[in-house]
Amino acid sequence: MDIRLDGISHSYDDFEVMRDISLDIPKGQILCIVGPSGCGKSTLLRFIGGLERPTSGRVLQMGEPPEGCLNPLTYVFQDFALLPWRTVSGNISLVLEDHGIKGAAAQEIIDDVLARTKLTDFAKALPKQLSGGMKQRVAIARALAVKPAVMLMDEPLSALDAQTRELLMDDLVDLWTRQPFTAVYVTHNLAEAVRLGHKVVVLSRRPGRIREVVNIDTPLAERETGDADLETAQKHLWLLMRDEARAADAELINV
Ligand SMILES: Nc1ncnc2c1ncn2[C@@H]1O[C@H](COP(=O)(O)OP(=O)(O)OP(=O)(O)O)[C@@H](O)[C@H]1O
Repeated sequence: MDIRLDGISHSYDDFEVMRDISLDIPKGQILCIVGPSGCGKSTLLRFIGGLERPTSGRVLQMGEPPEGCLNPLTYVFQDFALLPWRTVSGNISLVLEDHGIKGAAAQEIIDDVLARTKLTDFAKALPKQLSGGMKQRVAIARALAVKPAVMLMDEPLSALDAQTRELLMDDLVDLWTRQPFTAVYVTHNLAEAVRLGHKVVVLSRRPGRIREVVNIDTPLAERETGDADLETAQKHLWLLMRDEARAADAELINV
């Protein structure tokens, strides 16, 4: 299933948030969205997920979702959103129960996503027994369990410390390399964007417009921290964002 954003503009009453965003979300790739605070990144993700509708323009879903897909557009949130009284397995089975999948069929899916996220040994643990990084892996496993067409990831690593972020980026690269998935990944962090994104969409400050779409051709598995090409890409992204970020910063202070 392909997703196309066609001329999306949005205002909250007179407050214009984004203007004329058109974009194809490529299947089997990670598309990162970066931009200064308040430029509409999370709002755009909500439009893609169908949680809100734009004032004008359309989100088009073209083609069929993957076989066995229970929820084509599935969120991964910054704060993990796990039920504290359910084990790791129980948190994953919840999204399957919602679709009437129980017993052996559910267990097969749970075992598969736990293996893919290297959580097999933690199936019976409760969220309170897990570190932040492990909790986010459970949230990613839960998202994978519904075989989404597109994972919508809103700053999924921003609640984690720097080392844990590095580890989770490695995990995401590993996960994608073994079985490519499609994701729209919103982040403030340009290092994250050049490490994980096949494409990085740079939005201007509010009203958010597309300033540039930067393609990063180095295969994900070959991207090392400190890689010269990635550093060049990151610098390019920063130069695009710097003035916009300054202006957005000043605007927030003056509200
Ligand atoms: N429901 C709403 N009603 C009114 N204004 C809103 C609503 N939701 C978001 N906004 C405003 O729209 C603008 C874009 O918000 P959004 O959260 O999408 O930006 P963002 O780029 O994700 O920001 P950040 O990087 O700070 O998370 C902001 O100015 C925000 O205050």
